[in-house]
Amino acid sequence: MQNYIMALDQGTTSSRCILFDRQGNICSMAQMEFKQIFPKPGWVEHDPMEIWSSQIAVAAKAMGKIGVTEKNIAAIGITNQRETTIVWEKATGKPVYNAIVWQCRRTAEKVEELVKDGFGEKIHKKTGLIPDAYFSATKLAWILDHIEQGRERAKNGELLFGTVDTWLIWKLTGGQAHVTDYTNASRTMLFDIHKRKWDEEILQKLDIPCEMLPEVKPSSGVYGYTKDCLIGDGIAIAGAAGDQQAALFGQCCFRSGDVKNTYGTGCFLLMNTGDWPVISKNGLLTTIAAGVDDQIQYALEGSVFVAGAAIQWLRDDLRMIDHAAESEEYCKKVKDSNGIYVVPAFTGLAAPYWDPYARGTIVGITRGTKKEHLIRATVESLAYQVTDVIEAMEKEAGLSLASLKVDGGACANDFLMQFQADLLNAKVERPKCIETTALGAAYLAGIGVGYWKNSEEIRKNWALEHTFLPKQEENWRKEVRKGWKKAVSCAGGWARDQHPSKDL
Ligand SMILES: Nc1ncnc2c1ncn2[C@@H]1O[C@H](COP(=O)(O)OP(=O)(O)O)[C@@H](O)[C@H]1O
Ligand SMILES: O=P(O)(O)OC[C@H](O)CO
Repeated sequence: MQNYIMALDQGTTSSRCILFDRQGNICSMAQMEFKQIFPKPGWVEHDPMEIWSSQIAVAAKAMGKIGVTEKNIAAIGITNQRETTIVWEKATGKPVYNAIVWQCRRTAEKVEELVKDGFGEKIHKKTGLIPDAYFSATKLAWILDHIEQGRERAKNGELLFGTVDTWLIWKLTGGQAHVTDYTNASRTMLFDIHKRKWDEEILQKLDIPCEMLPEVKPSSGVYGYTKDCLIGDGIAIAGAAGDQQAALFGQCCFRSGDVKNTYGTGCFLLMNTGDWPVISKNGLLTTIAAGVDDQIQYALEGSVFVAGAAIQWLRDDLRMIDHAAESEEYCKKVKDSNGIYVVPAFTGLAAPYWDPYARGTIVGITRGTKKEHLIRATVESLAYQVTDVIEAMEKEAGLSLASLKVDGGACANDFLMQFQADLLNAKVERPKCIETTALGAAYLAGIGVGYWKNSEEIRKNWALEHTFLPKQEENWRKEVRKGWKKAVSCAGGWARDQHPSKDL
């Protein structure tokens, strides 16, 4: 009996596998954190082989926990950290360089050159993206620049490029399928989201050979079958989407105007805009939303680079807490952050500021500042950043948000969710299943093989766990946000002044 859909959720800090049943219940889950590599300030890498080994290990573990085999899995859905760039040899499957992670700032100067050349507007119009080192394009060009005969080998078809979805599908199928989906392609800054094809002009500008690019397909449908694989052969891989688009789908935001925010390593607010690609004037990105057929839907996105990652920083580097969840207890021990603000611009600021040279800043420290205040200000910074993005989204759409659907690891923090509702003066709705990224990937794969009929059938699975209602006055909101904006202005441009040349 094919009772389960397997979701492989390859996130920035961990690989996760969840087995879902027809009602969208989690039947088994396994997760593994993996190594973050920081070769220089502002640079971030992952080992592609560790991405793969951790992902396949958790898949086997999740199956083992409830004693299922490949015969019980109806399909696999993939969802992934987006933009992260991998190049590998077609013949050997060996990566030629570490994966350059979406957070990595090493190509900020290259992007600046493109913009100075007058290419920025063109990129924005074609790809819907604001030119930035965040996206895959300049990361891929950088790899080709830094390996032996990179471009020549790519032209000969010896090297393949992929975002993490492509890499995993290629590995799962034993090298049979070199594909990506529309949502992931739309994050490369190489893809024309209107014509739905790789853009020759941008490829030429960055000297990226088209021979190394994957075929782009809808997010739902069979891409291939597992082969020579630890979890068994012959399982259909039938869905793929970038994690934020998968979460939008998993939250059942199928209609124009539907919004969700995910609190993971970063925060990502997406609004479905239907079949209309709105090009933002307020620092938001236009991106392709996950859909079940070739009929494309678009979304507006506000990306925040550092959210849960700041809580990890408290845990791993400052060693102020043992577990991310412990941050909540500390927040509740004090009545406020005692006037301090933490702006966790560790890798620059994304929406709506787009400042690659901003850096982490703490302001307002006094002799009375305690550990609790610092922890609380760090947790609060997640909500402040999301509020800035929502403000931009409201300006763009000309509406005021009445409620926000949330998900992602850090939305388990009740203090954070209440603070968010207070800052927004809007309801914050947390669903029963906060693993909506994985759920979205499972839905896409399940629909791809007929396990679920359509999106209307899966909508019935969405259930509310808790609503956080705003409790603060307008004056409080004005005051605290004024302080936040001042703190953000202190963080702006810092690395440009400190490191004008190389170490971004
Ligand atoms: N209770 C919590 N309070 C605050 N942050 C949390 C909490 N639980 C998890 N996090 C943060 O959320 C992130 C994990 O969320 P997840 O959605 O799994 O992220 P990703 O998919 O980006 O790896 C981590 O960065 C962690 O620090
Ligand atoms: O790994 P996450 O969940 O923080 O998501 C990363 C995003 O996809 C980056 O664009």
